Amino acid sequence: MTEAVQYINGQWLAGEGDVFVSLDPARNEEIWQGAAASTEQVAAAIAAARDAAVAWADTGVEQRLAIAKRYAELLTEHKEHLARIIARETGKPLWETLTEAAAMVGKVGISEKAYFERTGTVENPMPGARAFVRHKPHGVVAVFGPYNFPGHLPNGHIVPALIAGNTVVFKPSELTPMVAQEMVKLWEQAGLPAGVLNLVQGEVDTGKALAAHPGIDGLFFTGSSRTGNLLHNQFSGQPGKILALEMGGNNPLVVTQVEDVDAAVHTIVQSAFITSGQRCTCSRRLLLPNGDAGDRILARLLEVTRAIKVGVYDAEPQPFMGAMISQQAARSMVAAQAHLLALGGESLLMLKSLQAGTGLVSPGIIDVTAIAELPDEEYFGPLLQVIRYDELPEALVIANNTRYGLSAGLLSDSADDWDYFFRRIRAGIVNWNKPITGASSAAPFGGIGDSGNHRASAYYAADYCAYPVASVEEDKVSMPATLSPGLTF
Ligand SMILES: NC(=O)C1=CN([C@@H]2O[C@H](COP(=O)(O)OP(=O)(O)OC[C@H]3O[C@@H](n4cnc5c(N)ncnc54)[C@H](O)[C@@H]3O)[C@@H](O)[C@H]2O)C=CC1
Ligand SMILES: O=C(O)CCC(=O)N[C@@H](CCC(=O)O)C(=O)O
Repeated sequence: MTEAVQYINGQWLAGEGDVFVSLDPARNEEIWQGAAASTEQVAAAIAAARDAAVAWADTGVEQRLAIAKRYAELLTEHKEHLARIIARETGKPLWETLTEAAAMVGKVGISEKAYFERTGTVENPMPGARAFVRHKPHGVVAVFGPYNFPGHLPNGHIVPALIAGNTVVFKPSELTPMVAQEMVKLWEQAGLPAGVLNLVQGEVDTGKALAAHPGIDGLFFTGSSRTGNLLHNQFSGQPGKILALEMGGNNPLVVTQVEDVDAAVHTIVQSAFITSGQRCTCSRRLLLPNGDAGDRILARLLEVTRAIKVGVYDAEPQPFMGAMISQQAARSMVAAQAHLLALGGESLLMLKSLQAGTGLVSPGIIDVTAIAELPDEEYFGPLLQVIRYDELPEALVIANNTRYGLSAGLLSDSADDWDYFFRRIRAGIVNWNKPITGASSAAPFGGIGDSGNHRASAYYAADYCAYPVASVEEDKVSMPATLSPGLTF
């Protein structure tokens, strides 16, 4: 008998599929085991969500919000516990996972505000009648989460979806099942009725079964561009289904002239190496000017990056970078670096695997200026590519030379440079003299190109959680003051 890791129609059940495990990537220890949901269990979760959908939509937003607020209280009560579970399962240091747990709490208040502001009810003046714009939930939505923020990012779809009156079937990353389970338990404790939120755990096959099921009305996805593109293809020819894709980026950070070198380097480090480079918003490409100013920044960046503390999530004092999500992820970064070196890159600081069997790696910096055909890939880890340039217009061409368009930044003391940069750069998050990671939940969050499908999340998640309904209303049917030509009464 395996553990009850599936939550379907208010019941915790053992999966009927293959057993899979979750590892602590810093210690290479198994910390969770469970069996995947079978195709039949995925169908049962969708059926449960369908059965619960009408009653949940009818419940009224105030009552739905009361449950969401109770969930936020429970999250606050269990913040330390949740932060520890996120840290164990992802390898992220505790200081950082505490901020993830806090963002999850904050999501409820922000989603409430966004619900009323973006999808509330509006009455417009109209002679002889009343005109309304109201919003309705889609019905049953599937939510897919990534491993890098296993609480905060699926939470960013689930909270607004539930507030808007949808019911949900949640498929977390197979690398972070324990976080998902803890999160759903808190919703259960908060008093969510059976069937309103269902959890189906498993690997890719579980995801495929959920995404392909005709019973879902929409799918909200945060994950890789590869999977997002597959889903986009799968949803083609189904215009009636809402698909929100939040995907990766190959994000540029451009430096022009800055007086405070340390401040610039700190902003670069926060942009490139936080979460061991495993944020979709992380800077992958650093564009530095040729000449002394660029050389000074690079020298200091190498010095500071060499000294970054990497370690186990609960080490004291705390490391800046924890382990990557897995040994395989660490290996893939070593391989990415080798590939760029083979193409003609010059290593300035080697990214190295620090302990066999774990996801612990040191940050790397590689000069890729000499690579004529630089791969437009998201290397999802702590490897920063440096590109040297002469003039700002050239930097903009390089920065925009990507199929993605998630985040981008400029470090510069010049307002004119910022003005030029902002007008030319193509991305959904564009910052000046601030890290390009750490986006606010109170703003829209999404990218263009292969970073998404124009369904921004965070504050604008409210938009994809409900559809607008326009109504013209009068208490009794009445004759118009004038008749159309050709009509006789
Ligand atoms: N734009 C954004 O808001 C964010 C984007 N990301 C991106 O997510 C990626 C890292 O997350 P991962 O967990 O590796 O993403 P992933 O794409 O491998 O997995 C995401 C989810 O999709 C499921 N899945 C995978 N293949 C599937 C298939 N063929 N059919 C149905 N479901 C499938 C997985 O089981 C998981 O639940 C990075 O590329 C990162 O840039 C991460 C965080 C935020
Ligand atoms: O979704 C939100 O509430 C805001 C977006 C957000 O939190 N972004 C984070 C993490 C996204 C990632 O995984 O990279 C960020 O910008 O650092």
